[in-house]
Formats: sequence, C-alpha cells, structure tokens
Amino acid sequence: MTAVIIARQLSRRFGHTLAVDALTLDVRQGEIFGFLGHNGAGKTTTVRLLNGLLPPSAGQVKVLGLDPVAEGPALRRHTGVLTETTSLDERLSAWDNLTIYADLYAVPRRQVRARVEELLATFGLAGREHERVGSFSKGMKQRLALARALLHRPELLFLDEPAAGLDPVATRQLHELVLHLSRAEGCTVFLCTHNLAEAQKLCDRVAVLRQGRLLALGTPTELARQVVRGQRLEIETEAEALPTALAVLQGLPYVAEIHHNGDVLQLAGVERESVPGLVASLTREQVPIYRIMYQEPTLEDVYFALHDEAHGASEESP
Ligand SMILES: Nc1ncnc2c1ncn2[C@@H]1O[C@H](COP(=O)(O)OP(=O)(O)OP(=O)(O)O)[C@@H](O)[C@H]1O
Repeated sequence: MTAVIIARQLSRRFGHTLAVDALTLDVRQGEIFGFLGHNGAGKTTTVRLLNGLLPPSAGQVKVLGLDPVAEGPALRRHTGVLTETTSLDERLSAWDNLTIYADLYAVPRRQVRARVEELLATFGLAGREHERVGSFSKGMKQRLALARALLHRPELLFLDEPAAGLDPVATRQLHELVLHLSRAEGCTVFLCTHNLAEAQKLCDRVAVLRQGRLLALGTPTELARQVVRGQRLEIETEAEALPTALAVLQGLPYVAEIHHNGDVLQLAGVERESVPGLVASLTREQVPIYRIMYQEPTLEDVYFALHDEAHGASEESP
C-alpha cells in the first residue's frame, strides 16, 4: 500500500525542549491513523511539521510525495486541517467563512455554491448559513471548521481533537463521517486524540507518543498483544464440576488468580497463548464448558501499560 506520510528521524526543537524526537513512521493511503499522547507529547508540533507550517530541526519527511517546507503551498492544496482552535472568523457568517476558504483553496468558482451547500447540509448547518459564527454553539463551530477543512476534498485530513466540545450525537455523526471519508472516499485521516475509546473505534493503526518519542505503533489489537500480558478469562461450567475445575486450574502455573461466582470462573493473568492448553486440561478432567470469554485488552489498557513502562524506564535511567 502507498505511504502518504513518510517521516524519518524527524525532530523539532524549541530551545531546550525536544518537542518531536527522531520520529520515524509511515502512514498508508486511506487509513485512519491515530496519534496518541499526553498533553505536550508533541502531537500538534508533528501535525505542523507534516503540513509544512514548521520546519524540522532534523530528519526527513515527505507528505503526498512532497517536501512540506519547500512545497508547502502545493501540499496544502491537498491536505485539510482541523486544529484545536477552529480559527473561524466569528464576525462573518458560516457561508462567508466557507466561501472565503473556497477561494484560498482554489475551488473552481462554478463549483463553490454546490460544494458549500452540500457541506452545510452534511454538517447540519443548512438554514443557519447566514448567521454570524460568533453566535454559534461550540459544536456548531466545530462542525463548520470541519466542513471548511473538507471544502477542497483533501486527500489527507489532519484532525486535532475533532470531538472536543461535541455532544454524544454530534460525536457519533463525526465518527461516521470520518469512517465514510476513509472507507468510501479513500481519504487518509491523521487523528490526534486523547480519547482512547474514539481511537479504538476509528483507527486502523495508532502511534503512541511520549515526550516527543514514539513508544509504540501498530493496530490496537497488535499493541494489546505486545504490550499487555495476561488478561481476564471467564469460563462458565456447572456447580458440580467446580471442585474439579478449581483443582485443575490451581495446578496450572500460568494462572495467577482464580475467583468464582456461582458456576462462573474468573481467571486473571492468563496469556492468550495459554488458553488452548487450559481448555484442554479442563476437558481432560470432564469439566463441562458452556461459555468461555477471553477479554482482549483495550487501547486504554495498552496506553497506560506503555506509559507505566516508559515512566519506570525513565525513573531507572540516571
Ligand atoms: N512554538 C513553541 N514554542 C516553544 N515551545 C513549544 C512551541 N510549540 C510547542 N512547544 C512545546 O513542545 C512540546 C510539545 O507541544 P505540542 O503542542 O506539540 O504537544 P501536544 O501533544 O499537541 O499537546 P496537547 O495534547 O496539549 O495539545 C511542549 O513541551 C510545548 O510546550
């Protein structure tokens, strides 16, 4: 698959702060790529580097085959950006905010009206286009800013906390739209978010950043398997088989904890690879199994495990 973003050892320093530290990653065409990290991890700086709004201190980067700094204006004709601050002109109407940008993005004149009307309808702002943006709610402003970022049908969309300030209904609509852009229109989405459930739901792959450095990169499932060891397993058997089941499980060295609630056994610390052997041991002793559920770690488990690991490592280093 084609890489839309190729960054190699990309760094950016502000005085003594290394905001982005030797970042190496590829983002593939059409994927939703999550960029996660605490406040100050370097997410916004990375977006600015990738969009040519900031020159790197070191390293190489190509976005859509272009050098973001040397070919910034050409690149930005193909990218859309929704930043944390929507930077809309609050004195102007929604219509004017969009049409002014249509000019800047060189949307052909005869297409502007139809495109603006289409976006206003998509974002639930039809009928409000002549009101001043200053009178809009936070969610309406966020939707308008997103509409503006999409005016010129960008191939690559940078979203910085897009759901900030949106209510649950608007958040769900936004998620559906992001999925539609990626799946139906082939738009690549680079999504900076603190919302781990959002990232888990939307992202094909995620990168986790800490103090400018990449801690991990992969699909949420890959990361869960690499980073979080031993999760919860629930097994439903029957009451008469419980003593045998407990005896079998207590004899397995890889089961860290056993609880039971009625005829449901709850095990902790079991690694995924051990599950088939565990099931075989129970069935060998005629323990009936009616239901078995292995709870995959969530992206939230991964995120905190990575940060705990990195925190431990930085405390150990002199
Ligand atoms: N223009 C600047 N001048 C000086 N330092 C900066 C500048 N921009 C960012 N930094 C510093 O670089 C580091 C990374 O900031 P950045 O805004 O990229 O983080 P972030 O991950 O986007 O944070 P947040 O989630 O809070 O938006 C921080 O220490 C920040 O103070």
